[in-house]
Parts: sequence; C-alpha cells; structure tokens
Amino acid sequence: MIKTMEKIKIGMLTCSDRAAANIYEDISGKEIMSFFEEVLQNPWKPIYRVIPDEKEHIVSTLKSMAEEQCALIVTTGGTGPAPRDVTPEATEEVCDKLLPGFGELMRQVSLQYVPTAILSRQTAGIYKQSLIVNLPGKPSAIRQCLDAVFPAIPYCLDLIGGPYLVCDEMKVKVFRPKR
Ligand SMILES: Nc1ncnc2c1ncn2[C@@H]1O[C@H](COP(=O)(O)OP(=O)(O)OP(=O)(O)O)[C@@H](O)[C@H]1O
Ligand SMILES: Nc1nc2c(c(=O)[nH]1)N[C@H]1C(S)=C(S)[C@@H](COP(=O)(O)O)O[C@H]1N2
Repeated sequence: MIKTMEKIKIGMLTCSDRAAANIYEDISGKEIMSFFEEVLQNPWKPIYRVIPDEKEHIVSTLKSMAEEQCALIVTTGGTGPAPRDVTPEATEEVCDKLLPGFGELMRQVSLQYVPTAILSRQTAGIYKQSLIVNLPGKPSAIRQCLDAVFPAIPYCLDLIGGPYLVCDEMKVKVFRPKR
C-alpha cells in the first residue's frame, strides 16, 4: 500500500502545445487542481506538469509521476483525432491494465453538453500502483468529466493498494461496495 503517513500525491498533467509554450494560460490544469482542493479531505500534494503533445514526453512524464508515488494521475488535452493528439496512445503504452469504463462514462456525460464529445478518445488505466485518467483539453470538460467518474475512484485506489481517500460528502458521493 502507498504510505498514508505522507501526503497523498495527485499528478496533474496538461498535454497542450500552446499551454506548454505559454501561448495560453493552462486553465484546465487549474480546474483539476481546484476540483481536488474542494473534494479531498486527506492531506495531499499536487505534482503538476505542463508539456507539449509529444508521445514519448507524455510516456516518460506519466512514468515519472508514478515513480514519485502519485496515487492518481489526471491528464488533460490531446485526446481528440488531430495528428498531434496522442495522450490516449501514451496512456495505453504505459498502463498494465486499461479501464475503458472511464472513457465510456465521460463521453456519455459529455454528450449532454457537446455533440463533439464523441471525438474524445479519453481512457484510463492502471500503471503499477497509479490510476491514470484522461480528460479532454477544454476547461469546461474538467468538472463535467470528474464529477461523473470521481465517485468510483477512491474504491479503485483501494483495489490497487493505494491510499484511502477521504472526501467531502457534500461535494461528491463516493461509492465503496461492501467487501
Ligand atoms: N490547458 C488548457 N487551458 C486552457 N484552455 C485550453 C487548454 N487546453 C485546451 N484549451 C482550449 O480548448 C480548445 C480546444 O482544445 P484543444 O486541445 O483541441 O487544443 P489544440 O488545438 O489541441 O491545441 P493545444 O494542444 O495547443 O492545446 C483550445 O483552443 C483552447 O481554447
Ligand atoms: N465535456 C466535454 N467533452 C468534450 C469536449 C467539451 O467541450 N466538453 N470537447 C470535445 C472535443 S471538441 C474534442 S476535439 C475532444 C478532444 O479534445 P482534446 O484533444 O482537447 O482532448 O473532446 C471532446 N470532449
């Protein structure tokens, strides 16, 4: 089990050519940060990076965040069909196991907001003791997707030997089936 004496580490990885080049501010990464500030009640620490849409760079950053013991790594951007969108490929290359239900649910929920939700190839999976979840790049997509999938994340971390997440029940209804 990842030690709970220490602060829980959450990786936040923005994959965006323009955010990495400071052409625009990384609002999506900040949205991920504020989601966890609101819901998490454990002591925790963000491990935050902004990198361009380059597969090998994404692969090595995901691996280094896992080596740094991030229990959860949330990416944003690079999930679409454009030539430089490669975040799902990098995630699939890194992961030992894929969890396709995450992408299925996030696309289903996102379709309530935009018909182009079907263009996101966002996925999720397990690498060692880290859960990796892809989100689209649009800042508005962050909450829509995290609100949908987060209730299953604490139990997923329990199952992979990660830290026990304690969350604000007023903000998110975490579900842990009785074992
Ligand atoms: N990290 C981010 N912060 C703020 N806005 C973003 C971010 N990522 C994407 N966006 C916004 O969402 C729009 C669509 O995102 P998309 O990922 O398709 O950008 P892109 O065309 O791939 O370019 P880039 O990789 O440089 O972000 C962008 O035009 C931008 O307005
Ligand atoms: N919730 C939500 N999902 C969304 C969107 C959005 O605005 N909101 N944008 C869609 C669009 S337009 C694209 S191209 C894909 C991929 O975006 P990405 O390449 O920035 O990850 O996500 C889709 N999913």
